[in-house]
Amino acid sequence: MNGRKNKRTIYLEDKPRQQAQQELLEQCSIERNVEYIASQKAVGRVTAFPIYASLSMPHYHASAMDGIAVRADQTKSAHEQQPLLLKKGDDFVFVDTGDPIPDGFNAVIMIEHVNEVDTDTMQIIEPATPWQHIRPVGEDVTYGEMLFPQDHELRSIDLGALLAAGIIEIPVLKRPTVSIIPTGNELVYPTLDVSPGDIIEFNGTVFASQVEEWGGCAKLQDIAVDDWEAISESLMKASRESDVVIINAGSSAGSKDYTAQVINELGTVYTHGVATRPGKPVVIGEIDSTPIIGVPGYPVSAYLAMEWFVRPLLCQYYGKKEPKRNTVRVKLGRRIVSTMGAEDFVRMNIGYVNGQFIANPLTRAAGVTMSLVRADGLLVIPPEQLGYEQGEEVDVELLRPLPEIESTFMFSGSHDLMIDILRSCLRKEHQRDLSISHTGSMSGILAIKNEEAHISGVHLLDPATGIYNETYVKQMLPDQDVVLLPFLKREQGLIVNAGNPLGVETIHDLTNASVQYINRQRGAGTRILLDHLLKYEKIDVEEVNGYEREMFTHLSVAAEVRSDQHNVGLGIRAAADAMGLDFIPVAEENYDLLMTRAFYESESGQELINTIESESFRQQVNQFDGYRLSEDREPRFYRS
Ligand SMILES: Nc1nc2c(c(=O)[nH]1)N[C@H]1C(S)=C(S)[C@@H](COP(=O)(O)OP(=O)(O)OC[C@H]3O[C@@H](n4cnc5c(N)ncnc54)[C@H](O)[C@@H]3O)O[C@H]1N2
Ligand code: MOO
Repeated sequence: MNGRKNKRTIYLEDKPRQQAQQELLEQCSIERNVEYIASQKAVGRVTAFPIYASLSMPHYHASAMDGIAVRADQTKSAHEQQPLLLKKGDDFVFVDTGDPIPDGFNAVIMIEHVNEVDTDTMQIIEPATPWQHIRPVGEDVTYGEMLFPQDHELRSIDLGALLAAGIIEIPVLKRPTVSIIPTGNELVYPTLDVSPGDIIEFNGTVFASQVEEWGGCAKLQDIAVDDWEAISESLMKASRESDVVIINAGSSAGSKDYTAQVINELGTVYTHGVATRPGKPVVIGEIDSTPIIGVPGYPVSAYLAMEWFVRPLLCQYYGKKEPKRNTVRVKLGRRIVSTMGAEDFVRMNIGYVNGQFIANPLTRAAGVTMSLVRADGLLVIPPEQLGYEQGEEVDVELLRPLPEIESTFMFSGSHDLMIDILRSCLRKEHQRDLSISHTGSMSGILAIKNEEAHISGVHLLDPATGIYNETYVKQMLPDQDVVLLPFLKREQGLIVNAGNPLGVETIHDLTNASVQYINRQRGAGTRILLDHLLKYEKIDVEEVNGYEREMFTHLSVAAEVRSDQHNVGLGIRAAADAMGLDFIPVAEENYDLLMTRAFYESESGQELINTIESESFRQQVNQFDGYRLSEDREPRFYRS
């Protein structure tokens, strides 16, 4: 056995996902088990058998109104010109809504249609029809009637019907036990105390929540180390104790990826590798009729694989169709390429700009959890499709409700921490979200030009004039009616490690051999500022170590600086502060907001302006060093 233990399994299949799913459902199923629970606690549970009423509702003839109970045939002569007098006890009885109708009476007249002559005498001017305003026995539910078929998922209103119909306890399907085994020597339980190489175990919690949402009872097991015996022991134990077992990671081609081999040794492997990107290294098998699903390690792949192979098992158990997401037709802002022969799942950012849904792909890296957190939709590209062109229209599965997407402002432009603050203020003041793409100032201007964003944030210095933004806006948007709204003044400077261990003082120090510079991406205002400063100081970019190393945000530059004593970056003071780093100011710059005039003047545009002008936003901006709101906030209009 030893020889096999360290062998790599590199030949993964590319089985179509639907085939793998169909085979799984044909080969495996969860045995149906029934339990009786209190009806009061049954919301979300699924009936195991048809449920029949034990009582009628109402179970007596009940008055439907406040008024008087009468005998209908005694009231026939009542007329406006010939009012009829009724005597209490003989001719009528007072009843309130819900009261039983006394024997011998068969109609109710509403109190407002009755004239009181004295306490014992009432006058009516219209006859009553038999059974008017009476809820007969069983009006709602009749004894013996089927309330719910089997496999019905109980909702809140259903519990009312159950209790009224005398069902105190109800047979429901037991929630299948789903064990989750995280594997990997590098995994640690959630903590702040991490060393390089440690990976916080969080997939298990995501899976457990998914399982609970789908009606399973999740059992998150201890982390299993990458060791044949440990994994096989954990798998055997879990397969005896549960209805389904999920084993996470160790499914790919790494030297310690044993999952498939262990399942094969203990039972049968049906599938190893599906034709999806991400999510390929899935393992599907069984041990003693317990389905075992080996889910890839990367969080995005893992989340999707759970939906593809664990949810169907639970749906099958509950006799339920798999839920389908709603879709929306969007125009693609960028070209998207896809692998031939494999289904691609692309997380998308969707915006509603100028009456049209426009979508752009988020990162494709399956290790980036936030790409799924931030995604508004999922573009599923079929295996035979090589991708789509920019501007093409496609259907995207929705991960957020459409009205929420419709009301979200799209921001694309330079990264700034105050944009996050603006987002949270917009949420609070106008229940509106702001979707933020850190694309840099130049791309931000292009996004306004291409109607892909409502708002852009720009800080672009024109070296010739020393003026910010205006030159670029005029040049890049010559025929558009746009507004540049002065927004922030902020300090830019060199971000160095705490205590400035390299003794950096000026931009010239970037040429020191001990300095490793962390740059920003092309088109970013900070990059343009650096280039300008270098040129002004007559420093060649070749002399700056690390010039080609690009990061996309101030915070990621700061995080890089913190990771190594030799690293230095250029960025805003707030980013240095946020990471406990030192800051050497080099410039104060204008960070302005750009939008179309139509948006600026629209009702929703005014919500943005109100938020910027709000006391709460100003207070929050003032809490950050190195920032102030521009004193002059008069909008500048540009038109062709
Ligand atoms: N040479 C190849 N390398 C890789 C391939 C391949 O085909 N050839 N496939 C890549 C793909 S695609 C994926 S997905 C991953 C899957 O690898 P494993 O399932 O073997 O998982 P690990 O390598 O153990 O972990 C990968 C990665 O996933 C994260 N992770 C794992 N467990 C957890 C957890 N419980 N909580 C949170 N995060 C977890 C973590 O970032 C791991 O580093 O392999 C590629 N490599
Ligand atoms: O297949 Mo992996 O699951 O692409 O990320």
